[in-house]
Amino acid sequence: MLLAIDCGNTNTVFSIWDGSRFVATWRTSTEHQRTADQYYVWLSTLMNLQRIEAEITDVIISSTVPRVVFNLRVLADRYFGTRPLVVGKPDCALPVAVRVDAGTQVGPDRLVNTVAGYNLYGGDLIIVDFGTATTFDVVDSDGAYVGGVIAPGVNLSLQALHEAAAALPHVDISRPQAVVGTNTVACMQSGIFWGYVGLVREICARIRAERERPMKIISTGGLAPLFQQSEELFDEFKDDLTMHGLTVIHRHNTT
Ligand SMILES: Nc1ncnc2c1ncn2[C@@H]1O[C@H](COP(=O)(O)OP(=O)(O)O)[C@@H](O)[C@H]1O
Ligand SMILES: CC(C)(COP(=O)(O)O)[C@@H](O)C(=O)NCCC(=O)O
Ligand SMILES: [K+]
Repeated sequence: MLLAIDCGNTNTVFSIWDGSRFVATWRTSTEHQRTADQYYVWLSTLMNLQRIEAEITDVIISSTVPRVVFNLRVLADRYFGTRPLVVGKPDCALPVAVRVDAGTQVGPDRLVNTVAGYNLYGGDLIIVDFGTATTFDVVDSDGAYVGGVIAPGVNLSLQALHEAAAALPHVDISRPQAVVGTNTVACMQSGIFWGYVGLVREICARIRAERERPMKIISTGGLAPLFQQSEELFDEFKDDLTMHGLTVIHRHNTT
């Protein structure tokens, strides 16, 4: 079975793929100090608890944090006896082209999202991923990654307000009923939530206008459901888009 690891700047997600479905998914915070042995204790405990008797034969990693890759490689080698595929490395082939300025190190998560999006929905896509950063990945009609947009993440924006202004508290994001807040927390939530709705609408509209064609908009990432519920910003919501892309890339490199 395949162990697919998607490491973002905030969270790292591990999923086990049996060839046709994900049998388990677990999430841990991203910490570059964590060793291979620590990962294995955590992972094997969860597998035992859920009585998952998967023999892991293959590992694929996508990481936006270069420093964690070393320990994840050791995990694959020491505990599963396999050399992992690492997205973005020369020995990991992609089924799509990447057309950006020479020397650009595109985030591997964005390449994986592109592969997943093209596999599921075809070309001409805008993929919006609400992670630590909010990224917009533009997928051409032939599935190529052709660039996009990077905006500060929702929680990052709230955190920045809190850290920069003495009188602003730490606030969790939610959808406010009204735009005009009548207390500090409601004012902050309104600024971020409705500001974000506007940001997503404006950027997608400008991408479509710049490319002069209709494009499907796909959303994914931790906070996508918050915006999916009410605002009709997206054509599709796919929670495990990145994980799906990892299975496609693994298949591309092994068959
Ligand atoms: N279900 C959730 N509800 C609320 N916040 C969430 C949820 N999932 C993730 N988050 C928050 O959303 C942000 C992005 O998370 P995540 O998508 O895991 O980012 P990354 O992929 O960059 O690690 C983080 O601040 C995280 O705490
Ligand atoms: C933009 C990102 C920080 C998003 O990471 P995430 O929010 O998933 O942790 C990541 O894709 C990245 O480091 N990109 C490198 C620059 C680029 O993609 O052009
Ligand atoms: K992201």
